[in-house]
Amino acid sequence: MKVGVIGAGSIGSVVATRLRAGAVPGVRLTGVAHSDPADPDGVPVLPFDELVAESELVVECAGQQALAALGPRVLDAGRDLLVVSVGALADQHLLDTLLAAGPGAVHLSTGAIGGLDLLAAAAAMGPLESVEIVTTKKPAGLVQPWMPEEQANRLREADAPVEVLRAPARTVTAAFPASANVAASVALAVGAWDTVEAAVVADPGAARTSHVITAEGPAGTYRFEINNHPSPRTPTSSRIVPYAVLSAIGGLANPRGVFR
Ligand SMILES: NC(=O)C1=CN([C@@H]2O[C@H](COP(=O)(O)OP(=O)(O)OC[C@H]3O[C@@H](n4cnc5c(N)ncnc54)[C@H](OP(=O)(O)O)[C@@H]3O)[C@@H](O)[C@H]2O)C=CC1
Ligand SMILES: O=C([O-])CC(=O)C(=O)O
Repeated sequence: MKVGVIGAGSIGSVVATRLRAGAVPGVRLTGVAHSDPADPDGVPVLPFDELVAESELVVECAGQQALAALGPRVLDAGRDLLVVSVGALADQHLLDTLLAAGPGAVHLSTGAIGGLDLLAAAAAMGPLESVEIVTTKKPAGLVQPWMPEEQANRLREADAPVEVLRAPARTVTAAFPASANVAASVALAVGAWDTVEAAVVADPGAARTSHVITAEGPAGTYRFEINNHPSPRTPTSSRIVPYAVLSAIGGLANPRGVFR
């Protein structure tokens, strides 16, 4: 399978270099599309249209805005798309556009979290009564352009954990586009945006990024606690994410004997 990558930041550069090294059997890297024309780590850089033309699967690792702008073009060209910036799909219009686009198919990366398969199964049995995801990260990466200066300063100077926002998943994932895609992943897994409450906590003592997911419904009660090391390059992203992407690519390229 020929795979192209959009974005060569903390996630895309690892995905591309691992694919180039032959880490996933049956997969060949076509190249990366990114804004800097210099080759990142010796990986070939291709203009977006050429990348799409040469790839069977295109992996978005470039952020929510890039997904909104480029995702429909990948699918309309008949290529499959693996989405990392899942939070962009909180925009119902974009979600509908991507699902209606084609002939390419949309796949979602599990990214920084797990348990989505079990949550989807639990929701299939009957509507969940409550679902919550609490994300805790270091404060620096959580400062957002929409924050009043006073709030941004409070975050920068925090010497104890502060809950920055607690709201429906759709609101939280849009408010933290580089930090709370996972809230959207949980909402998409359970198929109920309004049931999922999300919170973002800034903790100056958080050496690792944590995501605690709890859910309750007719199938049972669930609690997943994930403590990821942050990426040294882009600390808002967990270091595991490119490996989740590689695992998904492996499952698409070699679809036998993989969990679904
Ligand atoms: N689902 C999940 O669990 C997770 C999802 N994410 C998502 O993944 C995204 C990427 O994360 P990460 O790699 O750490 O971020 P980085 O900021 O390290 O890298 C993003 C890269 O994408 C590039 N880029 C932006 N727009 C385009 C475009 N239109 N075409 C090509 N390249 C583009 C940027 O280039 P430049 O800097 O020049 O603009 C940058 O190099 C995050 O923004 C977030 O939305 C992240 C973590 C977990
Ligand atoms: O990488 C993480 O831990 C989560 C993240 O940034 C996101 O969901 O956007």
